[in-house]
Amino acid sequence: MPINLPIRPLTAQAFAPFGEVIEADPPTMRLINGGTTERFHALFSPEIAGEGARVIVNIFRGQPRVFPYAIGMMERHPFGSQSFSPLSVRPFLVAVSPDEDGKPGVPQVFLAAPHQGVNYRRNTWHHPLMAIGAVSDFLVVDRDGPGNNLEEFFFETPFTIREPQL
Ligand SMILES: NC(=O)N[C@@H](O)C(=O)O
Ligand code: NI
Repeated sequence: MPINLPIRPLTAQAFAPFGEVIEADPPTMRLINGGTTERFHALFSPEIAGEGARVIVNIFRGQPRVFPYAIGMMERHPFGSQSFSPLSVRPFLVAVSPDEDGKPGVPQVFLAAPHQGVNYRRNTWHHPLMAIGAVSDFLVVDRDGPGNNLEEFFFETPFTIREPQL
C-alpha cells in the first residue's frame, strides 16, 4: 500500500539540509542604484565540478502533475547543484530525500509559494520538477559539462501525494 506523504510549507530552515530557498530574504537585502533597487544578495552559489564544467541558465516549461501523484523515483546530480525559480509566479511542489547509504530516504515534500524558488545542493536527492495547476516556466541554473550528471533511484513501492490545497 503506497504511503501518502504530507506536504509542508517551504521554509529556509526546513529545507536547509537540502539546499537554499530562493526568496527576497530581508537580512540579505542591500540598497543599490541610488536607493531605487533592493538587491537580495548572494542567495546561493551554484556548485559545479569536473574539468570543462560550466554553469548554465535554462528555462524549464513544466506540465502540471496529475493527482494523486506517485513519487516513484528520485534523482541527484553528482557534479553540480540545480536551482528552480518560478517565472510564471505559480506555486510548485518540491520533494527531497536524505541520502541513506547511497539511496534516497523517505521523500520530504514542500509546497513552494509563487515567490519562492529552491536550489538543490550538489548531489541532493530530489524529484524532477513538479509544476501544479497549469503549465509553468522556471529559470533553472545548473551544470553542463562532461560526465554523467544524473543518478536515478526507483523505489520498490512508490509514495503518493495528494493535490495540495492552494
Ligand atoms: N533532467 C533535468 O534536467 N531535470 C531534472 O534534473 C529536474 O530536476 O527536473
Ligand atoms: Ni534535477
